[in-house]
Amino acid sequence: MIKIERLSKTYRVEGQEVSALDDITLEIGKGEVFGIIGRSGAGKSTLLRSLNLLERPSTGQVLIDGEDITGFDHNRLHTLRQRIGMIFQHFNLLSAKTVAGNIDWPLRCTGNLDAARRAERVSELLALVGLSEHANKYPAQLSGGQKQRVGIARALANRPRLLLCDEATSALDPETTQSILRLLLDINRRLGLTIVLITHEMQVIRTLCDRVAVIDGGRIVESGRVADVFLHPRHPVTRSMVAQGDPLTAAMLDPAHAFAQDKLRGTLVRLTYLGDVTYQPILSRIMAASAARFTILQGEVSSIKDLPFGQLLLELEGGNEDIRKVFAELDRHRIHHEVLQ
Ligand SMILES: Nc1ncnc2c1ncn2[C@@H]1O[C@H](COP(=O)(O)OP(=O)(O)OP(=O)(O)O)[C@@H](O)[C@H]1O
Repeated sequence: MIKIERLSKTYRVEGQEVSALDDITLEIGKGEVFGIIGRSGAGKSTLLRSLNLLERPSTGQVLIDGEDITGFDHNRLHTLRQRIGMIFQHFNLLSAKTVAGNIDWPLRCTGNLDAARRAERVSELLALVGLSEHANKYPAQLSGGQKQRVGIARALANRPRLLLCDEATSALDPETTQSILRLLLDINRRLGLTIVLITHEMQVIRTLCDRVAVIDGGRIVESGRVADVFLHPRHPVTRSMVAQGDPLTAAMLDPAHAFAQDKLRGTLVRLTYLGDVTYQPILSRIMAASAARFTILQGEVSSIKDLPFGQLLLELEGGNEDIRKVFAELDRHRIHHEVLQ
C-alpha cells in the first residue's frame, strides 16, 4: 500500500543544512500496523509527516497504492489527505466545539453528507470509540484518554484507508495507554485500516504492531517482524530501546550485568521460542531424554501482540556430546538457542 523509496529530507537552518531523513526505503502492507521507533530527534515525525506530505521530501518518492504522491497538485493532495486520518500526542481538538462538533468538523469540511447523514455518522463514531454519553461535553471536561478517543473518532470520520499516529499515547498514563492501544487494534481489525505509528516506547510497538523500523540519525538501522526485532535486537539503539521498557529482556540479552559470573559452572544459553510451542512441555521432554542437566537462571512467558513467546536463560551442564544432542533437539522443535558464554 505504501512504498517509500530513497526518501531524504534536509532542512536549512541559519544557512546550514540539517539532515532529518537520509535515504529511507520502506514498504508497508495494506491492513498492517507498522511502527517506527527511535530516540528524540531521530527523524520519526518527519518520516510520518512525509506520508501525507505535511513535510515535503527533499528527494525520493512516496507511493500510495502505486501513485507517487510527491507529484500531486493541490487538489489531488487535498483529496488524498481526506483519505488519510491523523492523531496527535496533544490531541489537537477544537476547544470551542463539543465532542460531537469536533467529530463533525472533518465531515463538514468534506461536504459530502447532509446534516442528517453527518449526525448519523457522528453517532456511529461516538459508539465506536465508546463516547456516546459524552457527545455534548467540551474537550476541557474530558480526561486525556477521552480526548484521544475524540481524536481517533475525528480521524476516522471520512473513512480513511490509512491512519497516522504521532506519539498518540505519550501524554497518557500506562492504563489509559493500554485502553487506547486496544481501541486502535480493534479498529485495525474491524475496519482493515492500515496504521502507521511513531513512538519512542517499545511497549507500544509490542502491543500493537506487526512490523517495526528502528530509526536513528535519519536512517533505518533495523527493521522486521516485531517478535524478531524485540527478541533479537542487533543494533545498539534497538537494544537500548528494548532495555528501557523491559529490564528482564535486557538482562537476558546481556547477562554479564545480571549474574554472578563466578557461580557459573556450565554453558550459559538463552532460549527463545514463539507460538504454540510456548505451551508445550518440550524442554522437559528433551532434558528427560538427555544426560545433560539444566538450571533456569531467568525466564519469561508473555506475548507480542497475540503471539505467545518464551525466553529462558539456562545454565547447561554435561558432556559436549550431551549438550550437542540437546541443541539438535531444540533445533528440531524450532526453539532458538544462543550460547552466551
Ligand atoms: N522544521 C524544522 N526545521 C529544522 N530542523 C528540523 C525541523 N523539523 C525537524 N528538524 C530536525 O530534524 C531532525 C529530526 O526531527 P524529528 O522531529 O523528525 O525527530 P523525532 O524523532 O520526531 O523527534 P521527537 O521524538 O523529539 O519528536 C532533528 O534534528 C530536528 O532538529
